Amino acid sequence: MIVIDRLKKKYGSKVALNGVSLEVKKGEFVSVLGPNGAGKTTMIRCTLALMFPDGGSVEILGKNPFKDKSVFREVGYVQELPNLPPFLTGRQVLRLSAKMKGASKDEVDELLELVGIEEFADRQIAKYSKGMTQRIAIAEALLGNPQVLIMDEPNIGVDPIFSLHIRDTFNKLKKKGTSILMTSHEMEDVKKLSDKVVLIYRGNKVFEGNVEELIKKFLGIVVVIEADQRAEEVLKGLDFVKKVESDGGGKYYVTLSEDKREELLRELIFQGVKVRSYYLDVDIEKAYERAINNV
Ligand SMILES: Nc1ncnc2c1ncn2[C@@H]1O[C@H](COP(=O)(O)OP(=O)(O)OP(=O)(O)O)[C@@H](O)[C@H]1O
Repeated sequence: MIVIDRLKKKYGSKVALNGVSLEVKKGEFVSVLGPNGAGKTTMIRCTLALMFPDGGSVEILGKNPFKDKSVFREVGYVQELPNLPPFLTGRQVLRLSAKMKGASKDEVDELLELVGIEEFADRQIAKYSKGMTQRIAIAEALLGNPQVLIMDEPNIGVDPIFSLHIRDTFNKLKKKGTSILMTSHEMEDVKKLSDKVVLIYRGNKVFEGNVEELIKKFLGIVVVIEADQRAEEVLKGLDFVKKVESDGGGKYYVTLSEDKREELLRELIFQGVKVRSYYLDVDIEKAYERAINNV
């Protein structure tokens, strides 16, 4: 659906992208992470043919977007800090866009409802909050039911309730086969939505894999166990346990040298330890921070 192949871009002598490749398949949600200035927006702009790369190629739905603009009928785009006409209302912005995309007025109303903005639909964009503007930008991108959705930090300024609600929408779109590429600094969204995460650092791709792989690679396999205090002694006696940290209140953070989660639980139960809870630590924020500090 989207194939980005060895994309390169320089601004003067500053290398913004140094041969980044990635692929988004049908129905896949791919998140691009990286610190400020990593090259994420540059990659998105080159992908959407808004800017010529210095090298590499892009394909969307099998077409070259630089040569075949018809492909954009099937692409919804949420740009970073959307720049919507301030004197139009949210509804007018969507109706105008609907006309250009051949979408109906009914679809506009449905999307206004979907992004929860009907109440403010007839207010001028200039009087919208950041989050409201972002909601209209997302609705606009969804007009015409695109097969491909590309979003550059769509979650800036949106409140947690809307985040939850829109995550649900993205999951439904994925099931319908929409391919979604998103850049974001919102790790909770990344964790809940992504089939694949691509980490860019100083113009280079430094990681590609799913969230669990990201966590395993940069955080290790950490199991959080709530159990009685005999657990500590049992844990420390196991050769595949690398480190045991206790919070002093019956909670243990156990780093494993290999994925032997089942053996660990079996051993604790076999030794008569009362285990109250047992789960994998999936702290994506911590994993991301370690990843950035390690490259
Ligand atoms: N128009 C431009 N002219 C010169 N340099 C630019 C231009 N746009 C971006 N850059 C530089 O290119 C690099 C990549 O910028 P880019 O905006 O792609 O990063 P980003 O990962 O999207 O960052 P952020 O998370 O802050 O949005 C940065 O060093 C930035 O300063």
